[in-house]
Amino acid sequence: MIALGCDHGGYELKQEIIKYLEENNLPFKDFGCYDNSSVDYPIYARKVTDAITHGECDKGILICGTGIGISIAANKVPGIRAALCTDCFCAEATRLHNDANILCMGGRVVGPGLAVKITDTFLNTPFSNDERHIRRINLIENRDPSEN
Ligand SMILES: O=C[C@H](O)[C@H](O)[C@H](O)COP(=O)(O)O
Repeated sequence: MIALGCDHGGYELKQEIIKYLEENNLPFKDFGCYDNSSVDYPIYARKVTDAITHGECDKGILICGTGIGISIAANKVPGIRAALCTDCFCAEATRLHNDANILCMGGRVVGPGLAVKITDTFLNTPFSNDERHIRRINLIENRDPSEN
């Protein structure tokens, strides 16, 4: 299950991502916002990070104007690795190397065509399970670096 969240700056792009998820029969839960009235992005970041840390969803997509504020907010939460991506190379690399569990994008930065490609790449790239990447993720999460 994919958790979606945005602020007013990401609302239009989120609608494009919803269209892509529906067309591909990918299950999602939309945590808002639900129109383009001005709202505060940390609130929506928290709704999505809660859904992931509580086990309701396994991945998330967060969109604000730039993708920056909402990724900063999400990355405050232990266990969340939110990656701001503006291209498919980074979307692939952050899954392979960082096992990122949230994709962040900027609704005022990337167009809908590119955003859908980035989303598709992010959702379809598995974590590499490479020992060096596991060690580094453990260091981020304050776990024993040799833990599996
Ligand atoms: O990093 C923050 C996001 O890009 C917000 O979407 C942005 O700050 C919202 O700006 P405004 O309130 O001027 O629409």
